[in-house]
Amino acid sequence: MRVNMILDKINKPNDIKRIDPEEYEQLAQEIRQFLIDSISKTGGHLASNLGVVELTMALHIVFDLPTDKLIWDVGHQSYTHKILTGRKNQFNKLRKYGGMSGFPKRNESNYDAFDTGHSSTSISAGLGYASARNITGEDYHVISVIGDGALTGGMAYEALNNASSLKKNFIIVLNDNSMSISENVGGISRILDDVRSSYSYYDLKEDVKNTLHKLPNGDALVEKIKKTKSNIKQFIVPGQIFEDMGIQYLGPVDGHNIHKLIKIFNIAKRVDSPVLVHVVTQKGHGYAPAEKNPSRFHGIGPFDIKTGKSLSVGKGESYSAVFSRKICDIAKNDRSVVAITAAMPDGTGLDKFKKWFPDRFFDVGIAEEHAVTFSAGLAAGGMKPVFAVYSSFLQRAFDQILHDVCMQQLHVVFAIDRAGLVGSDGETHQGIFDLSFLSVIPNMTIIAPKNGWELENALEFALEHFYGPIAIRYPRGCAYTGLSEYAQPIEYGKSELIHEGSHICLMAVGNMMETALTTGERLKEYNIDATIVNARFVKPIDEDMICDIADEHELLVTLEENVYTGGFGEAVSRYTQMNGLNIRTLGIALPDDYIEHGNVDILKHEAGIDAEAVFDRIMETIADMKNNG
Ligand SMILES: Cc1ncc(C[n+]2csc(CCOP(=O)(O)OP(=O)(O)O)c2C)c(N)n1
Ligand SMILES: CC(=O)[C@@H](O)[C@H](O)COP(=O)(O)O
Ligand SMILES: [Mg+2]
Repeated sequence: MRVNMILDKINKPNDIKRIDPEEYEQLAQEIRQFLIDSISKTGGHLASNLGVVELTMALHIVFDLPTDKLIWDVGHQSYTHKILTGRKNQFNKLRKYGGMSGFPKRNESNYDAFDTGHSSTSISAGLGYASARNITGEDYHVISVIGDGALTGGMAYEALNNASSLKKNFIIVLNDNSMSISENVGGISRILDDVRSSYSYYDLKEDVKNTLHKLPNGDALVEKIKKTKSNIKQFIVPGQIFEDMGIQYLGPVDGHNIHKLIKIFNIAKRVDSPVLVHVVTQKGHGYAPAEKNPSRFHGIGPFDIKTGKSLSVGKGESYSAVFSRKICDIAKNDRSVVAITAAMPDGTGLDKFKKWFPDRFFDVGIAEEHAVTFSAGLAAGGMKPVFAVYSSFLQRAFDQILHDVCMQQLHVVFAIDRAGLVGSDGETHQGIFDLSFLSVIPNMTIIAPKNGWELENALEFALEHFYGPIAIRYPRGCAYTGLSEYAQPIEYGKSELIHEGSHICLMAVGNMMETALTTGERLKEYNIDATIVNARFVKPIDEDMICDIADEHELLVTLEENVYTGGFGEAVSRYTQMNGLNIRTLGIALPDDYIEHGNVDILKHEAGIDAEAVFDRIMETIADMKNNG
């Protein structure tokens, strides 16, 4: 029989304000159980969310949302916030097409003050809100919640530096669980470790003062410390680094003690300047498998609650795993190969490289801009750096790629994972712009392998037979194993003929080769024997091949999982027009838009780039060509 649950009383925003404080702990437990139950079915970001249950409850109790503005960094930890703002019943469709997003979305709820997904933006956005508030004369609080991992990102420091001049209240909550997706890295992380281990918790700061007061001459000692700003201040104020920047520091406080959290947020509210509240939490708190292995439960598919074991069936080796294996193979024989990640060693497959070649592995934190310029420096110093990075996270390093790598024509290899639609993370994470933003940069070369073998060959080509900036882009998920008989080694700028037909040519980029093959089969049913070409190079385009195709065909269809604007199809079409080639082009690509979350097959269909949609568009084009002579 189901007992009455306190969570049943949480149905609309601010219901938590009516809960008896004695029931807070019970409610926290019920929220945790709810998260475990529902994420075990849908998948999602579990460990981070389990860690912030009490923190989120306390923020909702102390602050007046949505008048006060609460901004979540990355936003993957906003599930309790969603529960507390009337979205509990939408968890069955979490990250599904048409369902609730896994990140804060202003168009989903007015309790979501700012859209996030990429890291280290919350302090900038919060400071913007606070500055707008000061100008308009409104009266509300702004609270940015940033994790210790997100605090490794450069933007966070740019924002802190800027925030120090603010004269009014702005609350930064540092949710410190000593983890990024993997273990956190770097100097700031070490400082936080020291704070955590030397100060049991916030009360101790007061305790130290009290203890000093009790000593003979204690009062004088406390006064002296206050006046001299001596190093002993460090002993009393653990967040010295923030205080020195003009940002008040409160903490550290136990992030699983809701009553202490409420107390400290009430103090933070009254501070007349930027204030950082250092909250110590445990990633995965309350669920043993996630506490034990927070990285695995950071983002997870459906799993068995009892054992914590994944319920997803492996369908083959992923592109990330192929990359992982190949870079290690090459690095065994070539000591100049070094690998760089921006806090994604597991997701990119560099975890293996880290184990085998620790001296040549660099996790720079969530710092893609730095990672690119750091790679440029490594290349200038004679190394062969491979920066493995998700497509959407590389967006923020545009100038570093242009100014620091390509302008100097340095030999940096970009291994661009998650290129194309990624699915449930949605619009912030779809890797659908890389072909466009990389194509405009002079000196850049771009390869998109058609299958796992070609990814291996592309990496070998990039590291051993090429000098200069080069990007290899491949999608999330299983590596395609088809077309294994087409294994001509990669030659600079050259595409690969897969099948010679007539009238129509399908020229596909990377994983769109599978779609091209299926479309080709479908066209055969209508007696159309289409030529099929693997583009391989997106930059430079294979001009000779395009001229040959134009001589022999009437329609050239380009296929890519990237927006059309600035992509492969646009480049090919421009080339045919500028050179007066007698061929019509049809660009199959994504629209000039952001693509929401959901199953990739559904998204491809909706965007008009799956085999069915491609076939329809080709038939329409053929009809149009016939009608217009
Ligand atoms: C620009 C960017 N790079 C990488 C990521 C991938 N990413 C998502 S969460 C995360 C770790 C964040 O750690 P932290 O802020 O401490 O939050 P926690 O997961 O520990 O709660 C990373 C690296 C991202 N979202 N954005
Ligand atoms: C929140 C975030 O940015 C990451 O956790 C991301 O969701 C990982 O994506 P993958 O599951 O594709 O590794
Ligand atoms: Mg963390």
